[in-house]
Amino acid sequence: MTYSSLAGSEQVLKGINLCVAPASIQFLMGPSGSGKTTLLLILAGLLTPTSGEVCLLGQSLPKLSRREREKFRLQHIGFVAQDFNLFPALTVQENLDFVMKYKGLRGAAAQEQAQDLLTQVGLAGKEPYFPHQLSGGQKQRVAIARALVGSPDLIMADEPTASLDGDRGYEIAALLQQLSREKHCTVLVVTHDYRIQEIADRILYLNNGQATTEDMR
Ligand SMILES: Nc1ncnc2c1ncn2[C@@H]1O[C@H](COP(=O)(O)OP(=O)(O)OP(=O)(O)O)[C@@H](O)[C@H]1O
Repeated sequence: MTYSSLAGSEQVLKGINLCVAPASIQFLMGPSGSGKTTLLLILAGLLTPTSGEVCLLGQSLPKLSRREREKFRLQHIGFVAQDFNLFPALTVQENLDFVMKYKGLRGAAAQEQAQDLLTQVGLAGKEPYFPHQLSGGQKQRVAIARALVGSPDLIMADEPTASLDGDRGYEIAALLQQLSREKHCTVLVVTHDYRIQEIADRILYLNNGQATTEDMR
């Protein structure tokens, strides 16, 4: 992948070959500027690589139109961000409802799914709370529940523990691992956080645009 701008061009990823096993946890690690976010954006279909193939769940992403890619993303991928990305003016319940509606899920079944997800992330009873009334770890749990709406096949988590202290970070990582196993969902984690390494099945290290992988199991 090469970025071109007025300042010149920069080859950020060189000959990366990444194959992620279904229902596994894959970490993307590497120093700042090594291309982790670029790789995640490519895998999410948000950025088209200047060369190479991107195949996700059997679908070649560059072959889809922009609209088809958006639909594919909505159907198959859930996102978890470092800073939680919750809507501050909406309650926990409404944060989930919003995504439910966006994904076309309505009615009693949607309500039941929201309730189940909040229970699974340990937040039953927090439905009427606003994000500012929750701890960092609880906010990240809401973000994880929201990412799981509609049972996506893949969760992409960008530095999910970076805003949390050691114990809270580890709890969030353990929750991702537990949910990945229960729901047979693949989890892709961009992280600098070596404290949570033990949940990874495989780690791809990026350095100067090149990758090495380590199997952890
Ligand atoms: N839109 C863009 N246009 C031009 N260059 C870019 C663009 N986005 C990223 N880059 C460059 O690509 C390189 C990799 O950036 P990227 O954000 O993928 O790294 P990263 O590993 O995620 O870094 P960090 O850990 O600091 O978030 C950097 O040198 C950056 O300047």
